[in-house]
Order: sequence, then structure tokens, then C-alpha cells
Amino acid sequence: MSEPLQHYAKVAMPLPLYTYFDYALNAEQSQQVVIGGRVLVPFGKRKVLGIVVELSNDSTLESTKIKNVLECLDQVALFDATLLKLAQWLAQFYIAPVGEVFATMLPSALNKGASATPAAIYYLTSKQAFSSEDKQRAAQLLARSKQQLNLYERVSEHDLRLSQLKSEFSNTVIKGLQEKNLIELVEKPEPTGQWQQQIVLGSKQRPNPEQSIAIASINQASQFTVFLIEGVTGSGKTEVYLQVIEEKLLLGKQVLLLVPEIGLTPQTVKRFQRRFGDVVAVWHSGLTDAERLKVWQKAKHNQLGIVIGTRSAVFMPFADLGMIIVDEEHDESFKQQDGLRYHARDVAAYRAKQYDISLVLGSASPALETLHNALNKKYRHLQLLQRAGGAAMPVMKLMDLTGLPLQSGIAPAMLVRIEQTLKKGEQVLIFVNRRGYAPALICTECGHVETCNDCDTPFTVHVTTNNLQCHRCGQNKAYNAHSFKPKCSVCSSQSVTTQGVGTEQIQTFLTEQFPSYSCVRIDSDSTRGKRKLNTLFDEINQQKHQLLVGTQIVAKGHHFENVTLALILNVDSYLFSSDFKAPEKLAQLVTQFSGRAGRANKPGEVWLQSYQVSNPLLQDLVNNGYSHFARTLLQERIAAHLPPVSWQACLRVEHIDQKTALAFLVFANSLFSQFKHLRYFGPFPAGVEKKQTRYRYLSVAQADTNQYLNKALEQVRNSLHKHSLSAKVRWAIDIMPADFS
Ligand SMILES: Nc1ncnc2c1ncn2[C@@H]1O[C@H](COP(=O)(O)OP(=O)(O)OP(=O)(O)O)[C@@H](O)[C@H]1O
Ligand SMILES: [Zn+2]
Repeated sequence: MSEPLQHYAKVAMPLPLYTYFDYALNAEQSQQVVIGGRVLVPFGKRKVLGIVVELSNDSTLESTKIKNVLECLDQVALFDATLLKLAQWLAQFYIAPVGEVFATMLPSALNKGASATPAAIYYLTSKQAFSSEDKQRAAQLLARSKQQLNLYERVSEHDLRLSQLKSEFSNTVIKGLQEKNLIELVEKPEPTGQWQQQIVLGSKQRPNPEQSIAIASINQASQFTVFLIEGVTGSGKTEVYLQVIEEKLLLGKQVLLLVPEIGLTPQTVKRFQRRFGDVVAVWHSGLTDAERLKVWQKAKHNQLGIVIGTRSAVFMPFADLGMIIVDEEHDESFKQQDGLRYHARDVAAYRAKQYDISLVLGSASPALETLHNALNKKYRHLQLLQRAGGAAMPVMKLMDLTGLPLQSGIAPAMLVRIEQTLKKGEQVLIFVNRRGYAPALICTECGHVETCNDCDTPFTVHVTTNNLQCHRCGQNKAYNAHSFKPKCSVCSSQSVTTQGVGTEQIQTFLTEQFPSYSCVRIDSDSTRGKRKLNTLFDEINQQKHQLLVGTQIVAKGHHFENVTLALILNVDSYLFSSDFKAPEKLAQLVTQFSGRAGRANKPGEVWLQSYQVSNPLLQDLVNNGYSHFARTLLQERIAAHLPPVSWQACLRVEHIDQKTALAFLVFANSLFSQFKHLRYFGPFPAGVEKKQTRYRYLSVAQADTNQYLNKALEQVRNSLHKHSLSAKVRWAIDIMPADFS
């Protein structure tokens, strides 16, 4: 007997709602519909695409109230059972609206209704079997066109992809043969699993003993295991990834490699493509919707071996996933800061468990939560203590700034070092945490600071674009720094002056100081567009520039062989933050940045300029390195009962009226107070207290276990939802927030 037909579908809608909706299916739709596929349904006056999560024979709603499904879009599920389960876990873990979870997991083309089926491939095929008689006949027929004959003979040997022939044969040639009825165009789906034959293995490095142990351990794991590779910068972590990936690919398994920002590390992608050939696809926000859809389809239909992607690649459907790697796992860009506030590393862990495969986390400066799990033996801990290929670790030193006359923020002794390094024919890398010329413009007469009204934030002076910019909201206004005498907008005095230094200023200063050397700026202003960054890196490696001035961008995994001096202008700003994670972030930044120095055969030196050289944190980091520093910090966190030994959630509220935002948080705190084992703090102003005219406040709730926190927050969420201010203010729950900004 056949299964009874399913008359109702439970649908997840891409809306900030926490429940599913029932829709009725007609007889035809009951046969078409698939769980995990999209349906078009009426919602109010709109038509909306939702995901079918369940089918059933009855509904709790009255049948007259149930609307009908308008259309079933997919024949194949976009979310198989595993991905459906992942979506439900995400909604639960992040206390998030389930429909939004589904929408976040899909590429936007599919949310907009594009077909999920991979486009067919066109082939040319010959019309008949190819006997010697045919050959003669064709030769006569095609006597006047050598090109056509050539194509005909090739197609007769085997079917050929149209796209591959287009570069060799003109349309006229192809059309001509079709009209003579000798060949025809056929559509075929792209074959699955064929990427395995397309792997072209590049040569590999002979692993050193530490790398060998790491590779062997990872290769031996036959079930769900999380590895932390804690390897100093330049220790050859990437080489370990390459070798363990190769092992999986040769078994026919697909691999997902998550990286913080692909645009910033084009060298890494090239390295993977050189090593494995055409089976590597990249996924990041710089791709078009269509390009991303293609990668998604190929992963799902087993038409590629490796996806190298940023955060959202963690939701990629794979036909046969064999391993997930998260490179630079400490990086904050793995945490989504709006909508579904997920952490890609946590999602990766859940997926690895689902598929019973390995998750490899790698970093020279692991996040404290990862380190904690490794030290507790929840994760397998692999360490690479030596730089691969014989390079020494750079020496880290502190430069005491007290009482020194600085020029554009640089100490006199540092200028001497820079000159010595340049004279040796080596490169210098300088880190400043500000783009632009200067972070503020003030009037020395009346004290007025030019400020963005919408954000209560000083404007940053930009000389290259001749304007003042708000780095919070992007607002800008014209300002000509070169004009004869700029005026204060309040008292009209001409004694306005810039405060602090940014990348532009240092570039200008160093260019004046060292006119015979080229100085480049590497920040988001100077590198708009991916080509530009690529070109810049190539030029740096070709030694066209000797002085490199950059923001956070320069701290990310780049390999500059000839940089031997690295300088961090001001580390103090990180020492006085109210965020308990600030020291961890500072140490990660310093470690990653200093890892850019002395990577080849010349020793590197890293200088941190500070007014606080006796600060114990700085001392520990400089003298003992990240590994020691992080363990000390972890002990402090444990003593203070802070994450990773406790769990936090942050409730963020925004409104144009301060009081309204605060009132909502006061109500939230009264809800928190009903849970005996929940501690809560706040309301506090967020790190950025005002942005785009809205005031921003937050409260933090903390519990010993995730289970307790989760249960409490779910109830709090439900009560908040019913509050009259809920629809007025903007609010969000952020589980294990990356910061309080
Ligand atoms: N076994 C090896 N023998 C010789 N050279 C090696 C070996 N492994 C890696 N290298 C080289 O050492 C350099 C650093 O390696 P790799 O980029 O893999 O390090 P990493 O740990 O990923 O660095 P980072 O932490 O900076 O991202 C590269 O030039 C690489 O080619
Ligand atoms: Zn602003």
C-alpha cells in the first residue's frame, strides 16, 4: 500500500518569528513537495518563499484558516536531514528566529527564488557512428572548409564540451556543421564525483618532525575529533593543512577550509590552487550571487573537492564532507555581528560532530576558549614550536615613549632603526590602528572638536580625499587640509590642528624622511577592489616598496620575505579597555603582526612603542610569548569566573531615545533576576554609544553552563517579545559576544 498523501506543510518563513506556519497542499503539490525544499506561500498580502520542515496529515489550526501553498520550487531538498537538524540547533543555541536561520544558511540567489539545479552543460556530439565511409562522405562535403572537417573529426572521436571549443572554433564553423546535420548540441548534467580525476598534485614539502606528528595524528583520526594546531607564526601550519587535505581528497572526500578574509590573503588561495589544481573553489562576499550559487551547487552535487571560504561557507551543503579546517581560528571575523549572530567555529564543531569527521583549528594565537578545551583534553592539542624551513622567531622589544619627542608618533631611536634597515636593503612594516591622516581635528582656541552629530564621534581627517569622515557611519564633509588656513566651525579661529596619527600621516612623514625609498599604505582606503591588494602584495614581494604602513590588514597571514623590522606605534590603547577580552585581542594582534617579520633567512625584530612598558601584561607577552601569556590570562579568567569557564549572553538595545532603550533593558534585568543561577550586569552603554542617531545600551547575563543560560534566555526572549516596547526598540540577543561594542 502506498503512503497516505501529506496534506499540510510546516513552513519556516524568512521573518523574525519563532514558529513554523501550516499551509495546505493540493493533491498535485502533495506529490511534488519535498521536506527541506522551498515553497511559495501567501503571507499577509505578500508572497514569501519558505522552507518546508515537516509534512503531516493534520494541522492544529482550523482548516478554514489555513492558506494554500502557491508553488513547490524544488524537486530535491536544499536542506537534507542533517542540515535541517543543524538549522534547528542554530535557532535553539542562538535563541534566533528559525526562519531567519534558514535564510542565513542559503546563498541569496536561492532566497530570491533561483533554481537550485546546476545548469546543464552543452556538448557537441556526432549524429552517427563514424565509419570510414562516413569519413569519406564528410571529407567530400566539407572539402571547402578545413575547420569544419577538423571539428567534425574531433567530435566523432568523443563528445566535446561546447564551452571548451569556443576558443578554437568560431560560431560559424559550429553552426555550419549543425546545419549540415553532421553534429548536434545536447544538454547533459555535469557528472558528479569527477573532480577526483582532475586533481593535479603539486610537489609538497618534506614535513619536519613536529609537522609529521601533526599530520599523522590528524590522518589517523577515524571519527569526530577536534584538533588544535597551536603553531607559532611561520611554523608551517598551512603545509600541514595541505598534506591532510591531500589524504582526504585521495579518498574521494570533500574538504571545507574556513579562513578569516579571503580578499586579504590571496596568496593562500593561490597556494591551494597550485597544489591541487582545478578542484578548489572559493567563497566570499566579493563574489556575485550567481558565482556563489554555482559553488553551492557544485559542493552539493560533488563537483568540487575543496571550498576555501569565509564565515558563511560553514553552511555549505557537501555531498561527501571529509574534514573541516578553520585557519586563524582566533579571528573575530568568524563571528557574525548582526542577524543570526553565529560563530563559524562553533557551527563547524557541530557539523563535524554530525558527520563524525575531524575539525582542525589552527592558530599561532588560539582563542582562550579553544586553548581551554585543548588543555582540558577535550580537543587534541598539537604544537608546532619551531618555524619551518629554519627561520628564527623574531625578537620582540618594548620602546619606552615617556619623555621622548615623537615625530608622527615615531620615536627617534625607531627612526634610526628604520634607516639602518632600509640601508641593508630590507623592508620595514609599521602598524597603526587608524586609517586616514589623524583621528581628530580640534580648535586650540575654543577646544571644539569636529564631531559627527549622528554618532557623537570625532571626525577623522583624510588628506588624500580632502574630507572629514565619520568612521562609524561613513558620513563625510569637505575639508581641505592644504588650504591656506582652515577655520574652526564654531569660533572661526584659524588655530585648528589635528590630533593623533593615522596611516596617511605616517606615509607622508616617512616619504619626506626617506625620499629615496618608496612608502606604501595598506589600509581599506588604499586597497579598494581586490585586484589592487593583489597588485600591492606582488609589488611588495618584488621589492618595489621598502616602507609598508598599514592597519589590521597587515597583521593577517601574509608572507613578506624581506621584512625584518616591524613596528607597532601604540599598543596602549588596548591596555585600558573595559572589555575583559581586550588583553587577549592585543596579544593576538601583536603575535600575528610580529609573525610577519623575519620569515625567511634574515632575523626579524619587532618593536612595540608604549608609555606603559612596565605593565605586567606587556612584559609577559614580550618576554614569554603568546603561549605563556595566554595560559596566564586563562588562569585569571578562571579565577574571575569569566568565559570560557562561564557562558555569557548580551542583550543589545538601540533607540533614538536614550530613556526608551534603557527602560527596555531595566525590564529585561527584572526578567533575568527571576533566575536564581543567572548573574547579570548592566545596563551599560555599548562601546560605540551612539551610531547613526541611535543610542546603544546593553546588559550581560552569565551562567555556569550553556544549558542553564540557554533555557533562561529563551524564556526571557519570549517575555521580551510580548513587551510593548519590543516592536519599538531594536533589540538582539548575542550568545557569547565577541565584544561589547
Ligand atoms: N617542512 C617544511 N620545510 C621547509 N619549508 C617549509 C616547510 N613547511 C613550511 N615551510 C615554509 O615555511 C613558510 C611558512 O609556512 P606556512 O605558511 O605553512 O606557515 P604558517 O604556520 O601557516 O604561517 P602563519 O602562521 O604565518 O600563517 C612557508 O614559506 C613554507 O613554504
Ligand atoms: Zn557618524
